[in-house]
Amino acid sequence: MTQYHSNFTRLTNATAIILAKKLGLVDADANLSCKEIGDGNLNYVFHITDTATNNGIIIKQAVPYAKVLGESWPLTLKRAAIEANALIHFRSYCPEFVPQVYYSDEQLAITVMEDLSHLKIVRSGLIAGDSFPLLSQHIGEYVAKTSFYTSDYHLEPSAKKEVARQFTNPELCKITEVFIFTDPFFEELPGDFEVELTDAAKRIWHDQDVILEVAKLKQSFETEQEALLHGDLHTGSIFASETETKVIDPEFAFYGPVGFDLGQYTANLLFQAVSRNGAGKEEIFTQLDEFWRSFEKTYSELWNTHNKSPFRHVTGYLPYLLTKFKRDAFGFAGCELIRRTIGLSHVADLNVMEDKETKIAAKTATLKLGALLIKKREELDVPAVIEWIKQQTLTSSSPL
Ligand SMILES: Nc1ncnc2c1ncn2[C@@H]1O[C@H](COP(=O)(O)OP(=O)(O)O)[C@@H](O)[C@H]1O
Ligand SMILES: CSC[C@H]1O[C@H](OP(=O)(O)O)[C@H](O)[C@@H]1O
Repeated sequence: MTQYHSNFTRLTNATAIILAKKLGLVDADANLSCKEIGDGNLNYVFHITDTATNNGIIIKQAVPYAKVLGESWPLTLKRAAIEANALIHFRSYCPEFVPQVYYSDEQLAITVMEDLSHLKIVRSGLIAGDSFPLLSQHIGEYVAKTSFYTSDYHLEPSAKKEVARQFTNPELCKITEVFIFTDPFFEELPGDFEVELTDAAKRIWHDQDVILEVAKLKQSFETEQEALLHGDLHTGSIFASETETKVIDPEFAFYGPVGFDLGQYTANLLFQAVSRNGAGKEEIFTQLDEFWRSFEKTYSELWNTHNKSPFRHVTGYLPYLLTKFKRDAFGFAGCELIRRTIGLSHVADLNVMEDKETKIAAKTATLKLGALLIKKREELDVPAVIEWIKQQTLTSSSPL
């Protein structure tokens, strides 16, 4: 075992089992197996299973650096406590969409939680062609509930500021500021893309309208404190089946602009919309439509029934906010599309495409769509985005 801090010890499969027994979370006499299944960029995830019953628990452990970057990028262990607290917070507002936390320990940087192995990670499921008919309706409800109940419209403003203080998360926010809002927009900063995308990347770096709008979006991310966000709401952070949806991995949680969560989810659906053909594409368009409908419907219902602001009845206030959320979301979605295409952290949706020409066409489309969403976020709506993708498919020399 490697020792990093006086009270921090990295778990192994064997010590994870000992810990689970010591905590009384598994039967002390059970025959247990343990496997490290972490496939994310930052942490280790131990799956402990009772071999007789197949019942399991998950122990997630942070290490004092970003797993994918190595010890050259030291990273606070506090992210584990932020994640555990965020799961508990979000579950208090929508238990149907958030796993249960059984135990957490800030020193060991662990969160012990409900095993969701009966569900599938949505990104892998969508790539495999699985269908999740309730997914976007559920995620729309999840974002509406978490963003409304943690805002000044529901919490007493000084109580909200206290929650915001608990979720101050500068090191994880810095990852987003660098990886999403900075590096992908400057030629001289780190990036990763196919040589065939060089011209498309240059068009972004040299487009001063894009760069100015990204500066505004980054400022919004850094300064607005509208609600407690998940902070990394991509399809790899969601488990689902045909009937159930659970959101995991909120270690990037912080008080920020609501449009950020909306935009991350939107962009990650758009990767699928761009990379699919025919009926598969239409399925994603339906998901996009359902997501936005569900978010706006649920948020409006909460506004009308649970709003404590003295301004809640002012005509035009709710439509003003919904328009702002959409505008911000489209801008943030544009940044996510671009960073996952030419930045350091890619998505499998595009990278698994086997035919090189088709892959480059798809990636060129995500770059163009990203720039469009950033620059035209005021005037675009979901049908216009869908129409743009359809037109792109018609005019592109290779199918997208
Ligand atoms: N509650 C859970 N139940 C089952 N598997 C899980 C659970 N949480 C995480 N995992 C598995 O571990 C992987 C990585 O978890 P994640 O929280 O995304 O880690 P990271 O913070 O490193 O991104 C997930 O893709 C999933 O396969
Ligand atoms: C070096 S971190 C890059 C990237 O990874 C995070 O995702 P995840 O924790 O789900 O693997 C996050 O999106 C960061 O921007």
